[in-house]
Amino acid sequence: MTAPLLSLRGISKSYGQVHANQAVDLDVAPQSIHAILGENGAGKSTLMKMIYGVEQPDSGSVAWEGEPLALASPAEARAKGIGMVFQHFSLFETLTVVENIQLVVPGKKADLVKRVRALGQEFGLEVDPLAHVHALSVGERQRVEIIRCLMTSPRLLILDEPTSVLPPQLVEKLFETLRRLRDGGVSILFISHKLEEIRAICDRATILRGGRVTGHIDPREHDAHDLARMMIGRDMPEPMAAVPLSGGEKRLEIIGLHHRPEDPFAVPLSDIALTVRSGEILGIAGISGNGQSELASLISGEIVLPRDQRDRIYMMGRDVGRLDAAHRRQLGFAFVPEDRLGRGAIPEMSLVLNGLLTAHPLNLLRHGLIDRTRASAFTEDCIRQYDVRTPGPDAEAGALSGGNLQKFIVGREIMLAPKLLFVAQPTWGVDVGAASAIRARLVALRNEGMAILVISEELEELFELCDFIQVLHHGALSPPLVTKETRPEEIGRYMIGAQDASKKVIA
Ligand SMILES: Nc1ncnc2c1ncn2[C@@H]1O[C@H](COP(=O)(O)OP(=O)(O)OP(=O)(O)O)[C@@H](O)[C@H]1O
Repeated sequence: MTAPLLSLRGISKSYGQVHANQAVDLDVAPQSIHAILGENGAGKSTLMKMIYGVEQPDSGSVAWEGEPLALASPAEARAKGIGMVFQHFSLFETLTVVENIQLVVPGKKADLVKRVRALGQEFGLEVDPLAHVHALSVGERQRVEIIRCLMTSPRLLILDEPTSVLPPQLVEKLFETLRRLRDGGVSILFISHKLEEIRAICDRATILRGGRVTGHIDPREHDAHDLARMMIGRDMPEPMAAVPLSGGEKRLEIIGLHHRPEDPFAVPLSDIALTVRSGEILGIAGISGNGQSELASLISGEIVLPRDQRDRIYMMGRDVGRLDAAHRRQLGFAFVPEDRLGRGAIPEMSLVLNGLLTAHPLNLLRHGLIDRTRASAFTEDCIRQYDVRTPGPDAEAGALSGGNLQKFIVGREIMLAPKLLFVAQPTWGVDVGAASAIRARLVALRNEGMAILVISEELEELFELCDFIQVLHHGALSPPLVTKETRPEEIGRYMIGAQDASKKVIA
C-alpha cells in the first residue's frame, strides 16, 4: 500500500468512566473514501473530533504524511488541510449563509457570494448565500456546512453522516462530488449508518464497536447484512408486520390550510389537506426546504393560527388551530421534532430534566415540585426500553451520541402513550439496529390503534412504515397515495413537482 496520508496508532480517549475510543489504529490512504462504521455511541464522532483537533487524545500518536502531528484546535487542522462537516451543525442562526462562511473562509463578501453560488451549482448544493440560517431547513443547513468546508480546499475531508438529511436525488449528486474530489487528490472519511451507501461509495471501511476497532475491510466485498452483523455483533431485528387498516377515527385532520409565514425566507403553505386516523401511519415525503418545518410548527402548535383561520386543524375532533403546544399535548398529542438539540432536548440539562419537559403529566411532579424518584424511574425506563447508551439518567443530554439522544427523545414521546404521535425524521442518525427497532415499535403502536404522522426524507423508511404517503413540494401537498400500490419513482416525481397523475389516490 502507498504511504498513508493519515495514520493513527493506539489512540484512546475517555470521558469520565466512558471509554469512547480505546487503542484505535487507523490508516487513511491518499485518494480513498474510507468509511467509519459502528452503532450509536461506538466512538465514531469522538475519533473524528480528535483528527480535526476539537478533542485531544489521552494517549496514542497521529502522523500526517509520515510526520508526527498534534492538533490543538480545528484552526490548526484546517491549516494542515483537514476539514470536517459535523453531524450537528455549527452555524450561527442569526447570520446569513455568506456571513457564516466568512467566519472561516477569508475573502470579500461579494466574491464569497459568487463562489457559494458557483460551488452550489457545480455540486448540486444550491442554497441562497444571502438567506439567514435560521430560515433554512436542516437539509439546507447541511449544504451550507459542506460548501463551507469545500471552500477551504481540504486534503482530507471528514463527513459525519453527510447524507442523513439529503433527498435521494441529492445523495447521488453528493457522491459524484465526493468521487470527483477523491479523483482530484482528496481523501474522505465518511461516517454513515446507511450500509448500502457505504458499499456504493467507499473503498475501505473501519468498524468500531464499544470504542475499539473490530476490523478493517473492503465494504464492496460484503453485503449490508454482513456489515450490520459486524457492527452490532448480531443479526438485525425483523421488521414488524402491519395488521390490516382499521379505518379508525380521525385523530388529525387538516382542511384547506393556507399559511404565509412572517419570515420572508420561510416557505408559504397552500391548501394543505391531510387526515390521520387511529391505526394508521401517514408519511410526508419531500425534499427538505419545501415547507416541512413550517408544516411541523403549525401541527405542533409552535405557531398558532391567526384568529380568522378557524376550522383548519383538528386533533381528536377539536379545532386546535388557536391552541398552543402545551394544550395540544393535553389532548393526547406528542411530537418528536427534527431538530433534536434545539427543540427536542436541552443539551445542558440532564436526561431526567429533559424527560420532565414533556413527560411531567405522568405524575412526575408532586405539589408543583419535581418528584425525583418518579422522574428518575421514568428516565431509567426510557433508557432501558429504547436502548439508550449512556452512563445514566443524570448524564447531560448534550453528552449523548447523536443517535442515542434521538432514541431517548423518541422513547420519551412514545411513553406518553399519545393518541396522535407526530415524528419528524424518526431515525435520523440512528444506527441500523436501533432504527429498525424504532420502526418496529412505531408499527406495533399503529397496530394497537395509535395515529402516527411521520415526516421523513428517507423514502425507504416511509415505504417500510406508512400506509399512505403524501408529498410536500413548494408548500403544497400531493393527494394521499396508497404506499402498497405506489412505486418510489412515482413519489420521486411528486418530489420534484413533475407528477399530476391521479390514479392510486385514495378516495
Ligand atoms: N463530551 C462528552 N462527554 C461525555 N461523554 C461523551 C462526550 N462525547 C461523547 N461521549 C460518549 O462517548 C461515547 C462515544 O460517543 P460518539 O459520539 O463518539 O459515538 P458515535 O459512534 O459517533 O455515535 P452516533 O452514531 O450515535 O453519532 C458515547 O458513549 C458518548 O456518550
